[in-house]
Amino acid sequence: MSEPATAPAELGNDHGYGPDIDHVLLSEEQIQAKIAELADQVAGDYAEREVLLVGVLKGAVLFMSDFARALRLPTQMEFMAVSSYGSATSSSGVVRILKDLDRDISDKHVLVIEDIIDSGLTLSWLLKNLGGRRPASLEVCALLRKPDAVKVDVPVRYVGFDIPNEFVVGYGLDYAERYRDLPYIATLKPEVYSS
Ligand SMILES: O=P(O)(O)OC[C@H]1O[C@H](OP(=O)(O)OP(=O)(O)O)[C@H](O)[C@@H]1O
Ligand code: HPA
Ligand SMILES: [Mg+2]
Repeated sequence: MSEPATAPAELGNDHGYGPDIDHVLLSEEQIQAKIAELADQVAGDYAEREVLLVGVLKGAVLFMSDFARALRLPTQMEFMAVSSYGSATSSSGVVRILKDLDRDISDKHVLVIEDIIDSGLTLSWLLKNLGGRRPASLEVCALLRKPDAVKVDVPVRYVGFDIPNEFVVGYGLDYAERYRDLPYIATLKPEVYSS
């Protein structure tokens, strides 16, 4: 990467991760502006319906909380925790439920909130699983998508950014459970993966 190694001050606090950051893909400002745009779109589409946001833990936790506040509609929130990456940078292809929803979603208008669609395996599995619970409607809002990595086609109504096929961290996304707390989305220096 030819970009500067340290994040400029306007990108926000690097939480001490600065030396590990290779390249900032999306600044805090870009992310927040996109969330406002997505929220406006969703608010228009769901004006007549009460929406139940289903956040996919842990990656979507920051997006879910900013998105729910930007939506300005009465919403309910549920969370499901699934994991397919562990501490690897490619999907194991095996999706495990670590925490299920706390309640029935039948007859609810469910909007799944995901941080990223990479191979699409997690979401494809999740949509089948949630679809079987007979919601009144089921749509997806994902902040990021990697079009060049998608292995299975998943119907996604709302997408924030299409990004290149590189492993990214920050704004909820981790590598080996680190970097979720960064306010922006970035790539890591190659040596971080070998240490
Ligand atoms: O499209 P895919 O290739 O399936 O990848 C996307 C999923 O992978 C990540 O979750 P992860 O398994 O890392 O769990 P986490 O959110 O707890 O980090 C991410 O948060 C998505 O849920
Ligand atoms: O690029 C990524 N970064 C972090 N977690 C992920 N899970 C799927 N793709 C990614
Ligand atoms: Mg992860």
